[in-house]
Amino acid sequence: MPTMTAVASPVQLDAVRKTYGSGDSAVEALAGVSVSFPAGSFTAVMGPSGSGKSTLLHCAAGLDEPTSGSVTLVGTPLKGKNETQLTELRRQHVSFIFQSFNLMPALNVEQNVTLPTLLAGREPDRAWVAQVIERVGLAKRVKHRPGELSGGQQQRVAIARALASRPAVVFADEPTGALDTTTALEVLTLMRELVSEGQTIVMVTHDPVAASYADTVLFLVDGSIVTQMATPTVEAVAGTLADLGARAKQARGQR
Ligand SMILES: Nc1ncnc2c1ncn2[C@@H]1O[C@H](COP(=O)(O)OP(=O)(O)OP(=O)(O)O)[C@@H](O)[C@H]1O
Repeated sequence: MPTMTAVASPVQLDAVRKTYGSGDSAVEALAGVSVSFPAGSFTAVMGPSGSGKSTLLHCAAGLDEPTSGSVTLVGTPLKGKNETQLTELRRQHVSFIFQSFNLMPALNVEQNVTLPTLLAGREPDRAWVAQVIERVGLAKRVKHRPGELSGGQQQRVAIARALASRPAVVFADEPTGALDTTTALEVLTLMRELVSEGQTIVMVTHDPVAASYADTVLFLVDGSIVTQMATPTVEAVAGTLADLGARAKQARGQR
């Protein structure tokens, strides 16, 4: 199930800074981040609480405007776009998956998957919708409501909903955070397969096991990417996190 948008890197950040507030209360959430997420790659973003992971995701997705630096989404610089233009770009190119699934309880699987398209005022491509529901293994559950599904199945609905618009990139925020270990691994395996089929995924996670499914792990500390790891293993990711934690503790002690 390949993505429709063929660009070398659907998302690129150049020297992105994001400061919240001003004066004494200013917080630098991103301190000059440059990174590109290649098409068909799976990137995990890790780092301590407050290190800027969500801000990175929000800036990359055009949900939040950088204080300086630039974000390019599918070849289009976001700088200078108004809210309507940004909304349209997001609808065309970006989807999200959240820890809490965010499904509508009164709607069945098919209706949940088509809802964003309908809300955008478009007619869903029914054949494609059937294909994505089949792809996530829910063909026999199309008329079920979320309450009749397991947590893993609900997250599969959210994944199908994310794929329905043929996004260039899927941003996932702790997608396995609410799932038990076995179900989490099934969802990660599905995400990995989608990447092999051409989907680009960027995932924020605290879990070294989840991160080990990615091609690359970015480690953020205080708004900067301090290191990257290719072909990560659970042990290597956990080791790097422990090192970064120890360094942060030492730095706090010196202040
Ligand atoms: N809207 C906001 N207003 C003010 N400060 C903010 C805002 N959003 C984030 N911050 C601050 O920016 C920094 C980075 O926050 P961010 O949420 O990106 O971190 P995170 O790594 O995603 O954290 P967590 O793992 O806890 O979700 C933090 O110091 C946070 O308090």
